[in-house]
Amino acid sequence: MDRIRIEGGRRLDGTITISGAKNAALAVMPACLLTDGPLVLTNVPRLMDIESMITLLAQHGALVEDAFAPHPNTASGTADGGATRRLTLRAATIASATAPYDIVRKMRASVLVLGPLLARHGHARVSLPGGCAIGTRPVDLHLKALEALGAEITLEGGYIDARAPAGGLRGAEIVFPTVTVGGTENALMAAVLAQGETVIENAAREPEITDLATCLTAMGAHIEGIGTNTLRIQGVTALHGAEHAILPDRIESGTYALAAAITRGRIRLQGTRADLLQAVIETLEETGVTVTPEADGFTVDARDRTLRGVDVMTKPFPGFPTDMQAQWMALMATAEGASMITENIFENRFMHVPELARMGADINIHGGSAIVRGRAHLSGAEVMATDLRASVCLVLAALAAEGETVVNRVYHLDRGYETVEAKLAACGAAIERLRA
Ligand SMILES: CC(=O)N[C@H]1[C@@H](OP(=O)(O)OP(=O)(O)OC[C@H]2O[C@@H](n3ccc(=O)[nH]c3=O)[C@H](O)[C@@H]2O)O[C@H](CO)[C@@H](O)[C@@H]1O
Ligand SMILES: C=C(OP(=O)(O)O)C(=O)O
Repeated sequence: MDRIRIEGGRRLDGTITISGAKNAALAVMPACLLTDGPLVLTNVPRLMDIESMITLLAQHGALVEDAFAPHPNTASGTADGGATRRLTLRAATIASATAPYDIVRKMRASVLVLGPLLARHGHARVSLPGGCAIGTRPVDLHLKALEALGAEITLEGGYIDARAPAGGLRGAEIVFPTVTVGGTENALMAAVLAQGETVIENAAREPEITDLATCLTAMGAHIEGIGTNTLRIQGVTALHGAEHAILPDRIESGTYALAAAITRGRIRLQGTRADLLQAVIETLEETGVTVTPEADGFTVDARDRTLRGVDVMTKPFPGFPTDMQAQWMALMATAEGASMITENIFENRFMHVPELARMGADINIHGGSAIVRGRAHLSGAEVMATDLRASVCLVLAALAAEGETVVNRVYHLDRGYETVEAKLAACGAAIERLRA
C-alpha cells in the first residue's frame, strides 16, 4: 500500500487548479443508464471512485470512451492535475441489472444505479452497501422513495431486489424525513421516467444535486425547483443523450483553502466557484484569514496572521459540510484558543481524532462534539488514514507540523483527491508518495 511522506513547516504559496467534483460525477454517471443515447461528460476527475463507477456501468452494458482534453488553464494539459477528462457513456441496452457485491463494497455510490435501472429496465438487483468507517449509512430512505413510486422491493442474500409494477413507475409525493443526498439522487433519477408528476419534499440542496438535475434536464427531463428543497418532476417516456460539464469540486476547493490557512500561506484556487462553499469561506474569514473572490475562483491569504478558533456544526447544504469537518479540525488544532466542532450528519466521523492526537493535537470528544484546544506546534508522526476526509486532514496537519509525517493507507486519499502530491508540491510543499 502506498504511503505519503511530508516534511512539514513550509508556508504554501501558489496556484492550484480544482478538479471536477467526485460526488457530482458519481451521481451524474449512472444517469447514462436512463437512455440509449450517449452521455458525454467533461471535467471528470481521475480518481479511484470514478474508475469503480466506470467498471460498474460497463458491466450494466454501457460502452465507455475515455479521453483527455487540454485544460483551458494549462498549456500542457497535464500540470498540477489540470487535464479535463471527457467520458462518453452509452448504454444502448441494459446487459445486466445486477450491481455485484465486489464493486459496491468498494464504493457506496454504486447504489445510485438503483433508480436509473429500475426506471428504464424495470428491474434492479443491487448489493446492499453496508456501513463504513464514518457510520452505518442505511439506504432505507432510498428504498422508501422508490416504493412510493410503485417499486416492489425485497432484501435477500445481501441484495436489494427492486421491480417496477406493470406499466412502469408512477409519479408520487415523496417526503424525506431527513435530508439525504444519495436518496434524493436515486429518487430523482427514477422519477424522470415515471408516469405523471413526482414531488420530492425535503430534497437535498447540495450543488451535486443541482448538477445532476441540470444534466437530466439537458437529457430531456422536466424538473422544476432545481436548487430548492422541493423538486417537481413531470415524467417523460424517454430521455436522450446530452453533453454536460461536471461542476468544480467544492470539497477539494475547501481542502486546499485550508492548506493555505494551516501553513499561514497563500493559495489561489482556480477553476472553482466561491458560491459552492460559502459556509466554509465565511467560517474561514472568522478565523482571521482573507478570502478574495475572483472570476475563476478565489484566493486564500493567511500570511502573517494569527488564526482564532471558530466553532462549527455540520449541516446539509448550504450549511458547513460534513466532508470538511476533519480538515477543519486539523486547522483548529493550530489556531489560537478553543473551538467546538459538532458533527450532525454521521454518527462516527471522528476517527481522525486519535491520529491528530499522535501529532500533538489537543482534542476531547464529548458525544457528537469535539473540543479542540489549539497548539502553537504540531509534530510529525507516523499516522493512519481511516477514511477519505480523515486522510486529507492528516495531510493538512502534516503540512503544518514540525518534522516528518508518514500517512499510511493512502488509498483512501486516492478515492477523492486527484494528483494531490503534485498540486501541493507546486505550492512549495515537501511531499512525496512512497510506492508500495
Ligand atoms: C458519494 C456522495 O455523494 N457522498 C456524499 C453523500 O453521501 P450519502 O448520500 O451517503 O449521504 P446522505 O445525505 O444520504 O446521508 C445523510 C444522513 O442520512 C442518513 N441516511 C441516508 C440515507 C438513508 O436511506 N437513510 C439514512 O438514515 C445517513 O446515514 C446520514 O446520517 O452525502 C454526504 C452528506 O453530505 C457526504 O458526506 C458524502 O460525501
Ligand atoms: C464520504 C464521502 O464519500 P462516500 O459517500 O463515497 O463515502 C466523501 O466524499 O467524503
